Amino acid sequence: MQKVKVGIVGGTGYTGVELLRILAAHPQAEVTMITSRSEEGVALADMYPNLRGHYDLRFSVPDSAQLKTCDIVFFATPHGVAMSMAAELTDAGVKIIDLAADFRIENLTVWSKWYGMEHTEASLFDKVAYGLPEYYREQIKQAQIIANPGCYPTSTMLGALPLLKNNLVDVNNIIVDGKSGVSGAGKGANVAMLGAEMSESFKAYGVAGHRHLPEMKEKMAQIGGREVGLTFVPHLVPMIRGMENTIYATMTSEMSQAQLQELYEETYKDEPFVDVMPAGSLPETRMVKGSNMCRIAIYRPVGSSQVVVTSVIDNLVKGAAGQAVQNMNILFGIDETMGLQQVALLP
Ligand SMILES: NC(=O)C1=CN([C@@H]2O[C@H](COP(=O)(O)OP(=O)(O)OC[C@H]3O[C@@H](n4cnc5c(N)ncnc54)[C@H](OP(=O)(O)O)[C@@H]3O)[C@@H](O)[C@H]2O)C=CC1
Ligand SMILES: CC(=O)N[C@@H](CCC(=O)OP(=O)(O)O)C(=O)O
Repeated sequence: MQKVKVGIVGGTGYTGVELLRILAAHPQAEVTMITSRSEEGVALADMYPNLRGHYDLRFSVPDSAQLKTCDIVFFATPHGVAMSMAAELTDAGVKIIDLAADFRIENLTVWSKWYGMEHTEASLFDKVAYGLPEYYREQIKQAQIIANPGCYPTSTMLGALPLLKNNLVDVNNIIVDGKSGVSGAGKGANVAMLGAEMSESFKAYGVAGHRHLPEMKEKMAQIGGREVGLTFVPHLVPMIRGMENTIYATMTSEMSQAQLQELYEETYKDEPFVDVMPAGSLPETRMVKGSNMCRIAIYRPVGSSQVVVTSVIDNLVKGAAGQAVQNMNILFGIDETMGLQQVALLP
């Protein structure tokens, strides 16, 4: 089989370099173009020395004629950029994976409200699939544009959807307590992300409303079949990579801890990137650092009608670049785990 020719728009950010790290070890993919307007002409390895010896490429400015020579283009760019090039590229037969949010939310009135811009490409939505393979695999196989999910939605939905799909909880009041490492804010993040500002400190943000909330609500309703009342509070924790979401809901079923454990194990038994931890254990972010795994635990706290699920991912891998490569593999009929078998870094 010929290698898949890959273009990356926006190669200088954290998700761009993470795509490059993963694709360097992918036997069926070849990165042929990578763009940056600010770093035009700079060799990849000069900017990211971890890539020395892996690529003989330089950043070039985004050029649609050249991008059309690729089989697939990843957009590791701010919101709004993929939308501006998607029609031209898909007309030329190129597949697209957007790591930003341009195609994540189908209700475009909601999208515009949260992203503060008009959506100009409503007509492309019949080519789009939401790139959470564990729940949208069949749609992904048929799609030309993949909306790679946000990091908080990936971890939260993998943790919560078995409860919603099986109608086990009160959907009016689900609470998601999210925590992310600072790389989630991107390389161009502001002074609040400096070591001296965020180290030895811990804070909530986006309490009044975070843009991942409407994404989760729309997809949870699609999969679970009912509107969900969701409170989502993200927190910034002083670590570089990693994300943990703790999900709280009230049971409407009598299922025991052991039955829930069995349900989760059964739900994800064939999923290569979801690990339901053994009963009584808890996942930590370092158990997934650098890997495409999501690890989950489920608990029924003693004497309570609550159920608590904890879910961890690496925000840059299963939360962004790793999931994007997983989606590429599905789109091209490649083994879904190809290039994604990195074991987490410990310690
Ligand atoms: N960091 C994370 O954990 C996650 C990030 N994401 C999303 O992935 C996307 C990329 O994130 P991240 O890697 O952190 O991003 P950065 O903001 O660090 O990098 C953005 C990249 O996009 C390029 N770029 C910016 N504007 C344009 C434009 N108008 N046209 C073409 N290229 C442009 C920049 O290069 P230049 O300006 O030189 O062209 C740069 O290479 C974002 O949408 C982010 O929200 C998704 C999930 C998780
Ligand atoms: C710590 C931090 O700031 N995290 C980012 C979310 C990560 C991300 O980039 O999400 P998108 O894919 O939707 O852009 C935030 O809360 O805005």
